[in-house]
Amino acid sequence: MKIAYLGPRASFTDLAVRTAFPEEDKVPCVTIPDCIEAVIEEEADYAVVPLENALEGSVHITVDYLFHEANLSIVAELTSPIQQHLMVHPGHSEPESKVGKILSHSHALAQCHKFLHHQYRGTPLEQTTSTAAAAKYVSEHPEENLAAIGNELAAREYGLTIIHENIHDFAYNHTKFIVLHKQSDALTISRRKSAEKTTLMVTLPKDRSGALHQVLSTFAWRQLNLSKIESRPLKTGLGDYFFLIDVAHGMDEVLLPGAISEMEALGCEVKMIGTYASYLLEE
Ligand SMILES: O=C(O)C(=O)Cc1ccccc1
Repeated sequence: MKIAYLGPRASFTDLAVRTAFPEEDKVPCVTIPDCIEAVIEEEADYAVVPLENALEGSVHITVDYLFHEANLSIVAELTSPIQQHLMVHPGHSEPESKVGKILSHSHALAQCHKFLHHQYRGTPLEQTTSTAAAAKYVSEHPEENLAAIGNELAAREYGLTIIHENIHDFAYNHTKFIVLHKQSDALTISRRKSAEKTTLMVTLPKDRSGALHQVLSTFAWRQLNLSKIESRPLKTGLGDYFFLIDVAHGMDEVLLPGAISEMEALGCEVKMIGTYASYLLEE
């Protein structure tokens, strides 16, 4: 089985994929949409992409692509600890060498915001498609005085020297990655399973007072716990949103189908994104 992931080698997504799928064929992709399209085009069976970080929140491109562009299901969720380090080309690792620009994925830059503000105020920051892409670029451009933010494996993979370890602003830094597939059957992975959950995307009927309250009631009176609710723009006009809802239950015969039918009877559009297990990938 082939797994498309947000690459190149040694991205955080790659670390999660190596731990969850040690034996499988892996296909690095440059962007999150590339990973998703690799599954749609059947160049890969599964895609693994980041969905949410504990410090920086949702990865909007993943959420939006799932709603607007792709008809794929979430079949598993992987949660990994994240440690960010600042790394440079070994030719620039002396303390007197001044970093001219810092490159990384937007979420990694955000996770290290306080560190960058205090230690590298004024140094230009540049977003890359992943932390590993930043490390690779730095290794290939020794003539520019660059630094990358990424993980330890990226430093090793691209021959960089870590000059500051653990620069993320809060100690608890975890990212959730999702495994996407054409079919909706949950995927079993031989790692520690933490919970069963179901993800829905709900669009409310237009201009109906109390519609969100009614949607929440369909879960409340069935005692279905929600672990996340977030709105994203529908992209049809300002003030138009859809809701991403995580229910802390797997699919059953009665409660979840009942809640979904009730929301539909209220005039909501309900997109079932998946019912799956969440796995913890420890260090
Ligand atoms: O850029 C990476 O390495 C990724 O896999 C995405 C990401 C970025 C920052 C934290 C976790 C995942």
